[in-house]
Amino acid sequence: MQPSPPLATTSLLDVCALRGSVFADINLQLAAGECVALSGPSGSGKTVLLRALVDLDPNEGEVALDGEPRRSFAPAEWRRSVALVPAEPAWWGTLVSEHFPVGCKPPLAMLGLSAQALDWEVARCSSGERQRLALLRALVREPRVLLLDEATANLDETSRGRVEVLIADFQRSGGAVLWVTHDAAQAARVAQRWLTLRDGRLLQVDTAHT
Ligand SMILES: Nc1ncnc2c1ncn2[C@@H]1O[C@H](COP(=O)(O)OP(=O)(O)OP(=O)(O)O)[C@@H](O)[C@H]1O
Repeated sequence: MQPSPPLATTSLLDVCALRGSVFADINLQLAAGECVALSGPSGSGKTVLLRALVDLDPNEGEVALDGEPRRSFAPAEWRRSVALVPAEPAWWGTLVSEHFPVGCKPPLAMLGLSAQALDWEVARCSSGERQRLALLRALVREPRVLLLDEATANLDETSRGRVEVLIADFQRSGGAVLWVTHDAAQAARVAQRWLTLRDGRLLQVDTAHT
């Protein structure tokens, strides 16, 4: 049997006719180096959409990375390449270091974190520290695409700015970002395009009237 040909694409991430429990007919392309902001009313399905993209929630449709269909990836490899940073990240070990590959040196200082942060117990970390550590945890695995679910919701302005700088660096290295945010000013700062999820459909936000 012939291997199925790659989908015709010029995008890094290509989503075609994706359907899930609270959305339908989602078509989305993310180019290398691009950041797309995603907003929408509370409960509109933004988190469910991100979880569907990493195949954690039931979904149908085509998703491809660099033209390679998602089904050709092992689930763990897909989620390493298309990394979700949830609003409330899960922690399974006692120490922060247990969540990072052995010997890796995440850029803690870039996010204003202590050089000792890997030695901390997860239980002592503030919500803002956890949010920044979860972002680093995803980045050290060198994803191609980052799906950020309100990644700065627990952060003060300084930390928020540091995260935005780090994400801009990720884009410069060729990564693509889909960034769920309720913050219109942040969407305007970080994103080249702005989409909203309403009634289960993705719409382009007309930034000229916001
Ligand atoms: N596992 C689930 N089973 C059934 N319904 C779910 C599940 N997870 C989420 N939902 C529902 O799907 C809808 C969309 O939820 P979702 O968390 O994606 O919203 P959201 O747009 O991210 O909202 P917010 O901006 O408040 O975070 C909500 O009505 C929610 O209750």
